[in-house]
Amino acid sequence: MIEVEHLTRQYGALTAVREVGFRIERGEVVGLLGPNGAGKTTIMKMMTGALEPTSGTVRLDDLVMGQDTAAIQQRIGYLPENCPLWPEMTVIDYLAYMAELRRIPPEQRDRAIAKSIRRTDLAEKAGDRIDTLSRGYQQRVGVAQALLHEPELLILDEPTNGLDPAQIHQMRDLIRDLAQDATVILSTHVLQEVQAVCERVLIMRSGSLAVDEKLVDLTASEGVDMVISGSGNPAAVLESVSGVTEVIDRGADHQGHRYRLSGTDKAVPAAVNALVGVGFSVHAVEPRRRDLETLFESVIQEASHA
Ligand SMILES: Nc1ncnc2c1ncn2[C@@H]1O[C@H](COP(=O)(O)OP(=O)(O)OP(=O)(O)O)[C@@H](O)[C@H]1O
Repeated sequence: MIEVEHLTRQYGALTAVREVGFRIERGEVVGLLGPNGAGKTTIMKMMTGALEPTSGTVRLDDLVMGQDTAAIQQRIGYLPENCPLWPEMTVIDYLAYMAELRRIPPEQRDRAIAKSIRRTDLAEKAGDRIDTLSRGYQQRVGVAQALLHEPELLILDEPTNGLDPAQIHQMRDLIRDLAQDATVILSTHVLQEVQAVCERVLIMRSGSLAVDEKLVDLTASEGVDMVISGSGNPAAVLESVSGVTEVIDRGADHQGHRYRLSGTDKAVPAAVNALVGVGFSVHAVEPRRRDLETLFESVIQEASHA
């Protein structure tokens, strides 16, 4: 649905985004992750037509950014980083102004504004001046303006930046709600954010796309750790169990000896039975999963050693 190919942006001698490509299908919720300066905002600006790429393309279905920019922008809602709001305007006046800028026909504006206010839960603040609102409410006003024209694709640049934990929680609920009928791409450097709302993660490293994977695959099982005590050679017992594909000695701890086991689902109970059957004790069976934090750190470290 939205596809970027060989997207590159230079600022003078600096290549902020280098040859980035990905395709996002309708209905996906995708997290764009990366440390400060990795190129997230630059990509988002190019995806919304706010910034011209040095080279590469952005396509929405069969529309091409640069040729069909206005038509693409009609289908995209964008919350920029530090969304510029008019502090002296009331929420409702600001949304009316944005509806006009968005060229929503006058007869549809009231309905569009009311719907945006309802979806972002801003009704009780609608008559308040923007500069009197808390950061969380101001961020919701930013989201409300992005929703006015009912876009099918929402691009949210750091939607929870600067919010307190309660406001972050509310924003995540709002994003989940919006994702029910729109494709959502959000940038963040908060890993919990991605885990809480996204199905897929793109990790940027120094301007390049380092990882593009579904969250379920990223956090795939890495087997099971078993803590075993008793005399003899538990590794030999484990290796003889049907369905076990790999046994790694992880060393001893205070409870016993730790082995990492890979294999089929049935291999684990079979291994426990086999061990107990020959007199070993099994103190713990702990599923091992790759976690996003470890992956993210290893990606960033590779960058700093590159
Ligand atoms: N207008 C500009 N002129 C020159 N350099 C820029 C400009 N905008 C961004 N950069 C540089 O491009 C690189 C990528 O910046 P970008 O804002 O896209 O990163 P980011 O991943 O969004 O970072 P953050 O998490 O800090 O928002 C950085 O080195 C930044 O300093």
